[in-house]
Amino acid sequence: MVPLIFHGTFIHSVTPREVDIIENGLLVVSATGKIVFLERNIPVEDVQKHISTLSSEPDLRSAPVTVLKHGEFLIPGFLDTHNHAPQWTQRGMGRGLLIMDWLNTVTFPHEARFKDPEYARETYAKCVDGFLKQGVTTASYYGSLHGEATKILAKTCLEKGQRALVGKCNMARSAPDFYVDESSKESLETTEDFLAYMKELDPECRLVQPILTPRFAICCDEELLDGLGKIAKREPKMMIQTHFDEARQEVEITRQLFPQFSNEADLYEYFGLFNDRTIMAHCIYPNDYEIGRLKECDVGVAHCPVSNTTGGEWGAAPIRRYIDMGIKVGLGTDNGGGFSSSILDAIRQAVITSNGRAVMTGDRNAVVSLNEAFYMATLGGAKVCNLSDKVGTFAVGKEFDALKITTAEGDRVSTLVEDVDTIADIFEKFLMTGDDRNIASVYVQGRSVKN
Ligand SMILES: O=c1[nH]c(=O)c2nc[nH]c2[nH]1
Repeated sequence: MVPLIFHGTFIHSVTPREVDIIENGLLVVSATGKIVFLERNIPVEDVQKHISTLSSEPDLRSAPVTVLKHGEFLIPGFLDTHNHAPQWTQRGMGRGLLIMDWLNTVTFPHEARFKDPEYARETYAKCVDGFLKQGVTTASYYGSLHGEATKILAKTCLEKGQRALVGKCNMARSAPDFYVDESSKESLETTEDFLAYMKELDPECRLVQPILTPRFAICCDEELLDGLGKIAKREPKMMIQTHFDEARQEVEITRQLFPQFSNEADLYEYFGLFNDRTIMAHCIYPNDYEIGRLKECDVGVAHCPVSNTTGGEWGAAPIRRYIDMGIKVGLGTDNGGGFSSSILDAIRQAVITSNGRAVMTGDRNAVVSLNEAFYMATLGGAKVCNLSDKVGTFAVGKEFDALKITTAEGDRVSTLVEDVDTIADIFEKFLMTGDDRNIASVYVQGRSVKN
């Protein structure tokens, strides 16, 4: 790879509330994809002088400098903390159905098609390209239940350069005969085979890593949850993802299937699947006790405001409370659930849904600001995926996962920018009205990955 040098405006979150706008910044990325220099307030004429001081990187001196114009800026790449890759082509279907009806009539028949590796190869190529194009530099993917297709998904991410967590979906019951693991034993064996494959594909998890993925407790019996918990214990860095308190119907069925647990936090914790490596999707209906456990166990929340508000139940998760308590929160497109594969849509919908919650509860404080939604899409998501030492903000030593945003050129129908606009105005307009046409370049580990 070639080194990258940018001069101009860079915008990232420093805390949930606070966005840092770095103007006249100089950002240098080494050929290995790491940020090696970052300073603000550097006149463009002084760029070469600063570069020449970076003596440990001689190839930098001949690298071209990208000077960002008014209306152009860099932001960290988006993290999609909850995404069902096999649902790429069903997105938008069956909205309004209750969760179990939607799974049985729309999702399971669709995911069953991934038995065919050729279909998986074609669809996953489109899916990964589609997310990269929209600035998703990291995705936490659920695969289908098929081992072969899930390997194809992981390989596709690696080849196309997307940072990803990829899981074989475990589901040995509460699903139709045509789409269910043969048994809990077989589900665990297929998972072990997938993990062995991942160790060869990317041994140090530089770009892709496996994630344990019980679909949700409804689809797993005790043997399966116990087996996955044992793998989690054996592999102390391996991430875990599932759905948590996502719908009233789901909470009720979970109680019936696991009467020994009065809540889902205790259920997953009992099986060793509720800890600082866990990403819990939705988290709409936890009670006070479960919210306390989310915090104490340092579990991450994948907030999916688009799917939460377009399924058969309109759900607004208590995001304000999570943020105020210091619970890790990121955004998910829930690709498949919902109507959108865009994190920009998730940002906007997070704000809208929090307004809805504020009205419904009479608590004006429930509102989530645009800055906070941007934080969830970047640094918050990085914390949820336990990747914040690598990505989520711009800092020397971090890897360069970034988006070059342009609002300055072309005949855009959205993100209308005028000369008088400040960079803060332009950033706000981009977040509220922008789309993939404004995402001019996408970088993962310094590699340009937008086709
Ligand atoms: O939004 C969702 N999408 C799914 O595929 C799923 N499976 C269980 N629970 C789920 N929720």
